[in-house]
This record gives sequence, structure tokens and C-alpha cells, in this order.
Amino acid sequence: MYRFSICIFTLQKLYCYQKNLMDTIFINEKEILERYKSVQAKAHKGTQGHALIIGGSYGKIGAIVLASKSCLKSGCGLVTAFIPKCGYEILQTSFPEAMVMTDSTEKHIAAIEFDLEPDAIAIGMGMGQEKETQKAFLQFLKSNKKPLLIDADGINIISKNQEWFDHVPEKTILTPHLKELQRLLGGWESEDEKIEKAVEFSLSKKIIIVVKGAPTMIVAGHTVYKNATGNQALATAGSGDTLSGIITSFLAQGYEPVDAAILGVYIHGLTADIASKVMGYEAFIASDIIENLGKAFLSLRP
Ligand SMILES: NC(=O)C1=CN([C@@H]2O[C@H](COP(=O)(O)OP(=O)(O)OC[C@H]3O[C@@H](n4cnc5c(N)ncnc54)[C@H](OP(=O)(O)O)[C@@H]3O)[C@@H](O)[C@H]2O)[C@@H](O)CC1
Ligand SMILES: Nc1ncnc2c1ncn2[C@@H]1O[C@H](COP(=O)(O)OP(=O)(O)O)[C@@H](O)[C@H]1O
Ligand SMILES: [Mg+2]
Repeated sequence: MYRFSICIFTLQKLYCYQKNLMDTIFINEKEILERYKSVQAKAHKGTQGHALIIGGSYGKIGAIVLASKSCLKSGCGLVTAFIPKCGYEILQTSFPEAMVMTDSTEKHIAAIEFDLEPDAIAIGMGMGQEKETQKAFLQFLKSNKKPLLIDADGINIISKNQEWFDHVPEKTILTPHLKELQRLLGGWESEDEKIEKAVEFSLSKKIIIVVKGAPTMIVAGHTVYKNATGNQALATAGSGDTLSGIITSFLAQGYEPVDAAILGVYIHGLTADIASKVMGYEAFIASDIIENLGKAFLSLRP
């Protein structure tokens, strides 16, 4: 029996490591237009989806401002932000279109309690890793059944507690940058090994991994989608927080998680391609991603 298990395990490993079984799809405009659905004439905010964005901590409320704003600016009908108390006025003032719920703790999240039924949830941006926050994150994972995206400190926390993946819904999207990916997977020795490890992890946890970088790859089991948009203008604080908001918007609008990730990464990159032609790379900041979302969506129209 023991020998038999070893044999199965080795075969599984071989299967995952065989590069020719990894299907790579290049995401171009054609792939996007096959997935993208514009807003219906009779839509209203109630039909466009409600996203809940959870995160932020003292000094990092900006991450939630950026994620909430990019979310609503990508077609979602309603956005609620769940943040520590200290972020209430910041969010209400800088982005009045968002609704805000606060934790009872001042500077970090200590209990994630809300009385609404969102269509999708993003968690982790600017959230920090306080003990109480980690506990609240676990409680949240245990109770949540909604489509989910985990970014930043959410990834950092779950990387150290990988048994918590038992509570993560299938097709949850993780959006690690390189350092976060290292924390999640351990190291790698080559670019190929990095993607092979991501494929293996995606298969074993049944999740989608957005491997952020230049270019960004979306790993969904054996299929790896390679994005074609984006440039070095995106090498700026908050550009990942903004990406989380955009992908969550598509999730809340009812897109399949893999399509939400593909569309989100493409549109996010497109804003930088459009804006850098007129403003260069240096002056581009995360708010310019949000500013250029309109032009990016317009460019998808035939
Ligand atoms: N305005 C706000 O509120 C903002 C809030 N934010 C929030 O802050 C929290 C901490 O997030 P964080 O990503 O800065 O910290 P952390 O994971 O330790 O990574 C730092 C190290 O990782 C590396 N590295 C990073 N990115 C890389 C990349 N793309 N590609 C390659 N390497 C990369 C790099 O390491 P190095 O390469 O220098 O060794 C770097 O020194 C998080 O919750 C986030 O949401 C931010 O979004 C900013 C705006
Ligand atoms: N040189 C680059 N070319 C293309 N995309 C980039 C480049 N540098 C950064 N990005 C993109 O910017 C985002 C950075 O995410 P992240 O590091 O999480 O930012 P933050 O946490 O500050 O919001 C990712 O989507 C990444 O792919
Ligand atoms: Mg980030």
C-alpha cells in the first residue's frame, strides 16, 4: 500500500512537471473580446454586482481607497469597504461613492462582521499581519462561501498557515507579487520551475494564481494564460491594490473567476499602455490606472 501511494505520488509529480502538459494561452484582444460583456442598456446598480473589499490598517488605508475605486470604475454596481475605524473619514471623503463598514478596533482589523450579501469579496490589501487580524481572517475564511480574491497580507498570512486552504473556496483567486509568491511556494531556481510550482499549487488547492510580473501569468490548473498588456509604468505603489479591485469587480459582475482574472489583468495593463504614451513612465501612479480605465474599456469596443 505504501509503495503504491509513493508510485501514485511520483506519477502525479511527473504529470505536473511535464511541460508539454502545461497549456499556454496568449491573451490578446481576440481572447478578451470573446470574454468581455459590456453593460446592458437596462442594467441598474443592483444587477451590476456588489463587491466587498476588506483590508487596510493605520497608514495603509490608501490600499483600500485604490481597490474600492478601481472596483467601482470597472463596472461593478455597489462597493462596500470593510476597514479599521481609523479609515472611516479617509474613505468617505476621498471616495464618497463607496459604502463603508468599520471594525470596532481603531488601527487594524480584529473581527470581520458584516450584514450584507456581497457577490464577491477581496481581502488583504494593506491589512497587516497583527495576531488579531490573522484570527479574524481565519474566522472569515471559515464562514465565507462567496467568490473570493486574496491579495497582499491575506497571501502572507495564509502562506504561513497553509492548512487554512481547507476553508478557501474552489477557484479563489490569489494575486501574489514575486515576494508573496516566494512566501507561498518557497523558492525556485528558474522561471520554468516557478510556473511549474504555481501550476502544481493551483491544482492541489484548486485555486487560480495571478503570478504578477512582466508579463503577468494567470495560472488556472494546467492552463497558463500569458498577458500581453502593461509596462514599467506599473512599477509604482498601489498598482497591485488597484488590480485586485478590478478583478473583484468582474467577479462581482458574475464572470467566471478565470475570466475575471484574465480580463482584470488585461485591462489593468491596458491603462498603462494608453497613459504612458502621453505621460511617460515616471509620472504614472496607481491613481492614473483608475483615471485611464474609461479609455481602456472604450478601446475594447469594435
Ligand atoms: N498606499 C497604500 O496604502 C499601499 C499599501 N500597500 C500595502 O502594503 C503592504 C506591504 O506590501 P509590499 O508589497 O510593499 O510588501 P512586501 O510584501 O514585503 O514586498 C516588499 C518587497 O517585495 C519585493 N517586491 C515587491 N513587489 C515586487 C514586485 N512587483 N516584483 C518583484 N518584487 C517585488 C521587494 O523585495 P526586493 O526585490 O527588494 O527584495 C520589496 O522590497 C501590503 O498590504 C500592500 O497591500 C502597498 O500596496 C503600497 C501602497
Ligand atoms: N515592469 C513592469 N511591467 C509590467 N507590469 C508591472 C511592472 N512592474 C509592476 N507591474 C505590475 O504592477 C503590479 C504590482 O503589484 P504589487 O507589487 O502587488 O503592488 P502594490 O502592492 O504596491 O499595490 C502588478 O500587477 C505587476 O504585474
Ligand atoms: Mg501588492
